[in-house]
Amino acid sequence: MPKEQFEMISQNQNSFENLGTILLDLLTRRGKTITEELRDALAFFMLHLGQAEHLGGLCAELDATPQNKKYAELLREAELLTDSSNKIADEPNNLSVAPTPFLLDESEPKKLRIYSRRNFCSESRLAAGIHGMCSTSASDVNEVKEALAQLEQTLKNARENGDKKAYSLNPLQLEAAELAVSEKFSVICGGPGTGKTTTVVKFIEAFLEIHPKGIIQMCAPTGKATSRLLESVKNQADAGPSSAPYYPAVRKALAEDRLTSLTIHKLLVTDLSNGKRPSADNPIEADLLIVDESSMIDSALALKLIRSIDPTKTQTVFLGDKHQLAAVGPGSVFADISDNSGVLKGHIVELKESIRFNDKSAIGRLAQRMLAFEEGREAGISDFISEVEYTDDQPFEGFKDTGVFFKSAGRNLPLQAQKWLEEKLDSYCNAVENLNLTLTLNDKNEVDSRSANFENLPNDVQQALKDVWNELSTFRPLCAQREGPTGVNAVNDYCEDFVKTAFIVPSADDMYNGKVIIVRQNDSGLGVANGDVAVIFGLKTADSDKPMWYAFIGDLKKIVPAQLLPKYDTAFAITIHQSQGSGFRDVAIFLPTLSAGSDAASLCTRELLYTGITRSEKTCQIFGAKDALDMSLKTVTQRSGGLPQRLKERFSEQG
Ligand SMILES: Nc1ncnc2c1ncn2[C@@H]1O[C@H](COP(=O)(O)OP(=O)(O)OP(=O)(O)O)[C@@H](O)[C@H]1O
Repeated sequence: MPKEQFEMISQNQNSFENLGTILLDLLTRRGKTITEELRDALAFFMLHLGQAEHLGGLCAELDATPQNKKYAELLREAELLTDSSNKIADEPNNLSVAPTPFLLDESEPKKLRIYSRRNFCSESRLAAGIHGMCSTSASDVNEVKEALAQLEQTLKNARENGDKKAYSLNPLQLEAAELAVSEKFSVICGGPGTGKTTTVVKFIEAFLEIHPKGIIQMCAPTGKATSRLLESVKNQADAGPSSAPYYPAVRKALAEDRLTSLTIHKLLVTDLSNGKRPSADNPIEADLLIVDESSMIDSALALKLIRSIDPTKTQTVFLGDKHQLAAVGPGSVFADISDNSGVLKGHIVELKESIRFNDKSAIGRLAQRMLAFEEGREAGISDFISEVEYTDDQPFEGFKDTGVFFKSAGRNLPLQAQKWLEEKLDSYCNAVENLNLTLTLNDKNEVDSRSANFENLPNDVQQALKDVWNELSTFRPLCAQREGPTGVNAVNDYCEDFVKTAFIVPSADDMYNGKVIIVRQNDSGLGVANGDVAVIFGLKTADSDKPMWYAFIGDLKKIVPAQLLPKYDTAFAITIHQSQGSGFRDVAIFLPTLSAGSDAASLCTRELLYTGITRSEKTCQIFGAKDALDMSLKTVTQRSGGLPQRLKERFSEQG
């Protein structure tokens, strides 16, 4: 292997390097001759596998050059590698198939894909699970379609009679709803505000009209996304006059707890009615399963979820935006299953028109132009950027809906970024001011004795907390990086200083009213999960001036004594990765700071930028250097994997 390539790849330290050494040791102990070439071949594949793992891929994807093929052959001769076969996926412990640690997939011309056995098996099982769901027909299709048509007619009539909140689906939404009615496995993808939830609510209403006792399970990868989905469904279901609501069946199911929303993790560990956890033998008990924010699901979680679905019983709809960041864990499942050019074509509808961000909204135009850029049509992204750019030669007259400040970060945050933060933190501090809470001793005892239940707090305290939460939900600085002058740590330090100064809190104090935190660990006993955001507040009693500190998790309407919290970080600002699944009225994006020796360039990707921009519900400002924005617009990352290929094999083998 060329020396430079070896050095380039070996910068990524990972588990595969150790594995290579272990395997050589094993071969020696088995009495095999280890040639220099075999050593080279093993090092080469381990380093490529390690690099793929580092980038979230499932396999090493290489050109089928004579040299690479020769290396693969050497591994095959050493019984470290076999050709891939779906039989292995069905029977991973089948001893008639040599249990080699690696598998070679040569099914695509000019490509070699090397997998660890585990990754190949899970990819194949995922394909088998999806194929199983696609091969089962939905029941009562015509009846549900008829109910959907009737609902559409009711809404059309109501609109004609002057109810502006009543609207019928646009043609693509209708196509998506009808797809969900007709298939056991369907994928509805679309950008922010394209009507994914609206489409699904109408489908659920029609489904429940025909199956009045139906159980609808909604789920999403994070707590925030789960509560946002439930909130959105509840809001939409509220439409219509109280005497004749438009979504009576959805309302009834919500009231009877037959329409609930859980994180996927929770769903998979919550006991079923038979006391067992969901699995292939004890599938999830739902007639409809709605999976939101699917782009955040990594391949291991997707496999667990899909294996726990009984396709003969449950109809599943995956919702998501394929242009967003892929999951933190490996794989690009949603991008693969929403690929319209593959075998799942008939199971996918892409909603293209954003209703929330029409062409008049700058964010909508920016997001659309970014996507057009992706399709190879430049579509004026540079013109658009220059339209919203703030230049030094124009007097600053306040923030527009969308704006770009090009300033290379020095040691401090750019001045305009400080200005934006100050504006937002000022309003936030006004709400925090009311958190100076003193309880009567009785109230305090009540709170303590009922394990710190939000509902047990006096009404004025509950209200003060809700107000702070609402204010916090209106804005969020989102950073690409953790470190550096515009990283999440620096922005948090700035915000923390601001709030502490406003309330004259000694800088050494860790706890203070209005501190924002993000939980970094699950704690099932406390009922908090990694990613939950909370506001810290102190409760004093008349007999003591020293407050007891609590964390208020607004999304869950829950309070937790701060001393019981698992690991957490300050979170006035969060990373763009952490913001997935959330939405805020005003967003500021801090681009990566490109500097020598940092790996910030790897964060300059279009998915990251697009995910940040689309967290915004109304306004979005971008701070950073022009080269970081240019690089982000031009760089699309692709994870290595072969799920489309595995699906193709399944569908061609079994129809
Ligand atoms: N066909 C339509 N006609 C009019 N308004 C619509 C239509 N479809 C959706 N809307 C409205 O557009 C807004 C966005 O819809 P919705 O929340 O369903 O989109 P979404 O794709 O689920 O958004 P998100 O990306 O935030 O999850 C809502 O206010 C909804 O009421």
